[in-house]
Amino acid sequence: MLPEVQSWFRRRTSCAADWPVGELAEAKGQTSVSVVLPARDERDTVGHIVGVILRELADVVDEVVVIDSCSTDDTAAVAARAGAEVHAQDAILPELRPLDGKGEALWKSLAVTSGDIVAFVDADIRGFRSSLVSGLLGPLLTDGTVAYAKGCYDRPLDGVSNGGGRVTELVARPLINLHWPELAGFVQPLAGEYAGRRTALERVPFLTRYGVEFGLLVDLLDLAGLDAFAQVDLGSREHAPQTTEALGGMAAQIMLAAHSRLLRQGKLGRCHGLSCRLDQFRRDGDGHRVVSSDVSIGERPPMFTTLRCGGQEAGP
Ligand SMILES: O=c1ccn([C@@H]2O[C@H](COP(=O)(O)OP(=O)(O)O[C@H]3O[C@H](CO)[C@@H](O)[C@H](O)[C@H]3O)[C@@H](O)[C@H]2O)c(=O)[nH]1
Ligand SMILES: O=C(O)[C@H](O)COP(=O)(O)O
Repeated sequence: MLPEVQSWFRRRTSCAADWPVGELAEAKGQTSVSVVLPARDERDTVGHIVGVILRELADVVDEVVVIDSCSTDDTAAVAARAGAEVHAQDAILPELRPLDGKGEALWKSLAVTSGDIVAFVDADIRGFRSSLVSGLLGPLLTDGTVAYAKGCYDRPLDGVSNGGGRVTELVARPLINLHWPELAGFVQPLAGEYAGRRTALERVPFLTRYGVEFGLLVDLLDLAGLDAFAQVDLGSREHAPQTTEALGGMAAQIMLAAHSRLLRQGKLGRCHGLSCRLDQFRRDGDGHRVVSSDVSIGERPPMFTTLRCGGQEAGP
């Protein structure tokens, strides 16, 4: 990990317990807070999540908004009954041609919310607790230099304590380490739980569908620099997992997101500057241990050139 990332990680990582709701309510002052849940077919979980936020975070959260992302079930009705303000994704900014997916839901939420701080939370979380939101608000409400706070957590999957995050581990983290080593300190770069200042969120593009989190990290880094990021350990999080086949589509969207940013930043086609270290994280007590490995690869020429040279290295 780059020394400046190590330093950022130590300084800017906190945990949800560091931010008691009472202290946040005092720190909040005139700052308003919106919580947004993008939801497609989440009738089983969305009502509970909305209810917990409204009941337990009334002193810090000013509005809870669900963006119904073209659900085919009664997600919208369940969310409204639980007390959320509900907007149909395609009904927001109707003069624009509708685009698909989660990133579109999040982008459009900025047009129907008013909070100075906007917190995004997935609507499929099982065993939801309000600290998943209050933790994210901590760094933003108490430190004016923080523009964006990203959650991290353990990801149990099918009884395996940290078996989740398949796209994160197999696609997003290696891409980030290769091309944006400044972002390698994010334990869960694709986490759907994060909060940002409106002043920053309204100044970056949002990729549609599942590329949105990847794009936000890269673009906010450009906009505000690493020190404007914070990371909050939210404990553990379980969601309704998708099939490996469906995750293939998500992985492809993350790759497209990375490709578009490499192109924009003029990094495509350049091997120079690629980082060949992969930083992964293991839970270690209350924190995380970085496990760093060398992922560099070499290249041998076609064998016939070697045999023709009698086993000598072929010339350039
Ligand atoms: O078209 C869509 C698809 C999903 N969602 C909602 O977005 C949230 C996350 O979607 P999900 O399919 O559960 O994503 P995950 O498999 O959990 O993917 C992880 O990785 C994604 C890619 O970075 C992130 O967007 C997710 O937040 C993160 O949890 C849920 O509330 C969904 O209902 C929408 O609003 N619209
Ligand atoms: O973030 C991810 O990698 C995807 O959401 C997949 O997560 P899962 O492997 O825990 O289902």
